[in-house]
Amino acid sequence: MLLEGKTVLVTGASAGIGRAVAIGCAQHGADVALNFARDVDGAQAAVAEIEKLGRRALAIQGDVADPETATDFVAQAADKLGRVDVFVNNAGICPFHAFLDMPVETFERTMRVNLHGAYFMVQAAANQMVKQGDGGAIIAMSSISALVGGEYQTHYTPTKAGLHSLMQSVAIALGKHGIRCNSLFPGTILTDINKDDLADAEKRRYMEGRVPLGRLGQPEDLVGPTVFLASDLARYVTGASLLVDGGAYVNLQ
Ligand SMILES: NC(=O)C1=CN([C@@H]2O[C@H](COP(=O)(O)OP(=O)(O)OC[C@H]3O[C@@H](n4cnc5c(N)ncnc54)[C@H](OP(=O)(O)O)[C@@H]3O)[C@@H](O)[C@H]2O)C=CC1
Ligand SMILES: C[C@H](O)[C@@H]1OC(=O)[C@H](O)[C@@H]1O
Repeated sequence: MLLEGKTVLVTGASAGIGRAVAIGCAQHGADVALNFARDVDGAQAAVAEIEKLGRRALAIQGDVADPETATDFVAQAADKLGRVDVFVNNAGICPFHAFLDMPVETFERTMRVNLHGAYFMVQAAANQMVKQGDGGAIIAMSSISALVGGEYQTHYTPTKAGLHSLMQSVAIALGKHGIRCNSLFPGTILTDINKDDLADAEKRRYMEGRVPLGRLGQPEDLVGPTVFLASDLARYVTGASLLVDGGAYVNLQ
């Protein structure tokens, strides 16, 4: 069990990638604390699945855009599960919208959830790890969108590039504490975040056609890469990023 004895915190874990990663970490031996914003049933169902695996789990509600959610989440997780070994910053939104008439509130909300929220969460988790004194691992769910643009994602792609940049800087700031910080770059993964966008059959076929491995991703495709970066197998990996995109990024023509 690669994560035996470790406590993992995951934000945005009531659905999609966060939920799959939370359950996947438990399958590899971890106890897990889950943050979520609205979906109480989804969060409770994930907790139940983790408990069925014989691991401890805890769901704590809070909007990551509020800096107090970060200190509350980390404090409650440390109090109830004992410590924080791994922090996965996953919560994110992508309300697709054109650039020229982007509503100010859509732009600001996307920044606050995806980037500001990550900053305060990572800071709170890192402070707890420093207090514990024996290192840790921080993983940001960035995106292939940190490297490439999207016509209806002009507010979103900068948050993903920003997340990757944050991991690079905190890898330096936290290296002396033995805390490793890395980014995952998922490609297109089938979740609620893109359900409407991919409801257009022609667009979905086009997106599938861009993937050398021949399919769009599933949330569970992120489990292995997350567990690897969280585990001691990655003990000399920090400031790095890993594409999990079926090869889409390199497929120019
Ligand atoms: N799907 C994809 O193709 C890709 C996704 N990503 C990234 O992966 C991450 C997860 O996305 P994905 O699983 O697809 O999305 P989903 O929409 O399926 O899940 C999003 C999760 O984030 C939670 N969440 C949303 N807003 C907040 C908030 N303000 N505070 C706390 N939790 C919140 C949701 O909880 P609730 O419903 O309870 O509010 C939900 O659990 C995102 O950061 C996304 O940018 C990166 C690359 C590709
Ligand atoms: C939500 C999109 O389908 C998804 O989000 C990302 O970060 C990927 O680049 C895809 O565009």
